[in-house]
Amino acid sequence: MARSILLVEDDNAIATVITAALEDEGFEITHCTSIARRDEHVGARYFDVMLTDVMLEDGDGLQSLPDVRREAPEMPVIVLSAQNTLDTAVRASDNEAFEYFPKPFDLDELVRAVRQAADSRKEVVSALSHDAEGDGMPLVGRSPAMQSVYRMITRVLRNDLTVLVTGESGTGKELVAEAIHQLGSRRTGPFVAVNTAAIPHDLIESELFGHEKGAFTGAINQAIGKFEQANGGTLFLDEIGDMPPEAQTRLLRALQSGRVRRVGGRQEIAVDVRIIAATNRDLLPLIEAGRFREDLFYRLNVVPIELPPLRERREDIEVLARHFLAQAVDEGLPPRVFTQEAFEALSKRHWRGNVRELRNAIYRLAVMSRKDEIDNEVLIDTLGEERAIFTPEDDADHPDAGIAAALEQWLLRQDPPHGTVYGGALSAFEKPLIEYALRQTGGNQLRAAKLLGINRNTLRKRITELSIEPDRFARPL
Ligand SMILES: Nc1ncnc2c1ncn2[C@@H]1O[C@H](COP(=O)(O)OP(=O)(O)OP(=O)(O)O)[C@@H](O)[C@H]1O
Repeated sequence: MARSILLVEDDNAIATVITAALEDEGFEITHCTSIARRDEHVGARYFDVMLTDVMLEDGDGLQSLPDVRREAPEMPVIVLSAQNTLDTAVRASDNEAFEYFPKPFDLDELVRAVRQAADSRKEVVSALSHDAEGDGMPLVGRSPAMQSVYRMITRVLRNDLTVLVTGESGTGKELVAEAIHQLGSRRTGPFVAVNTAAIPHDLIESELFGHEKGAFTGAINQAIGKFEQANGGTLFLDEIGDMPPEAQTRLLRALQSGRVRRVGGRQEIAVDVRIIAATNRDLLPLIEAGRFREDLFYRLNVVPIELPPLRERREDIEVLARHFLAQAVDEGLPPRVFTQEAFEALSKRHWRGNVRELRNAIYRLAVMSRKDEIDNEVLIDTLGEERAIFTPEDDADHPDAGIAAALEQWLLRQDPPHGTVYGGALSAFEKPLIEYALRQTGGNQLRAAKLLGINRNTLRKRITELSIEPDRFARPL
């Protein structure tokens, strides 16, 4: 298919020359002479590249470029101008013009730039929205909901704006962060991910900002924090809603100043890091309850990207399933095909664990099926009937609703083998409980045992069995 160019130029002689040269190269040209017509065209259809003059019959083509950006954020724009001032060039680059050509320009050079711009656009768009047959790029799905996500992603590729990705667990928040990093201007730098929920609260600051030797018990050596590790690249802060208050304050300071101070250190170190934060919790109630700083929220929520749950984009389920089947083959599992009926059954399931649960299910089917063809019967044999367990949606007022929801997430993620569910689940809940008690008591086992109401020896035994390190909970000096 010919690639399409929108040419906005009110000098008809120049327009004729450019049109002829680009048509020779196989491009399809739409020509208009005003901002008003330009906006109609951009609103109505897709163009690979736009070429625009600055002084147009109804105004300044650059000044109104943000409107074009809103409509077609990823479309490269090449600016042609007779006003060869620094100001025009700077304004062109402020508007993220792909290239700027002062008139008179070399026609061959212009054609080369258009070709390059069209190629770059194709790369980004297809990289983001390829389907199961595509190769290598992470995000799969063509539902309108995912298209909006892709559009948001393309808006942040050429800048360092802070992004806040929200969505239920397993919807692909980390994958979005990786895609922004890989496709954006920081791709040659490091991508460092930190899961705030997985780090004991009193270690978060040292994990993020590093510490100096002797800053607290256990700080045997100096350590570099994730901020410094991500220098020149992207820092992905997952589960930001779980961050304790002191770490929030420190994070806010780092974001405001672009500098970090290691725990126990005096020196401020400049860091050049793009922040992408994510949360599967609604931060607004946490802000209202005083558990999340409002000013930090606004700092992080510069560009919000919301990932819809899988059940709200069911049309993506089949293409995702095909993608995971192909991925499973790449990883050495036997090739399988689904009957259409099985795809339909998959599409009707609830997928509370979102894409992660779907992925696990497809892998399980690929491994467990005795036949190459997966039909409805294999599906139910392997995945069971729709799992119906208590969820907060069923009874949000129940005092244990949160625990049931956490248990469900644990079951979906771990998918524990038959016969190990009881022991596995109890351990999974017992460990954070004991860690909570140790944290409360600064690592004092006697007091922790009293708080829990269990025997001190039982606590000691469980600490060993669950591989808990009580020293980690000793209070900083
Ligand atoms: N659109 C997608 N296309 C392909 N794979 C996806 C997509 N979304 C998610 N996945 C896959 O699903 C799994 C879960 O995704 P990811 O870890 O990014 O979710 P998350 O929202 O960050 O989850 P959590 O909140 O639990 O950390 C990963 O294996 C990821 O590769």
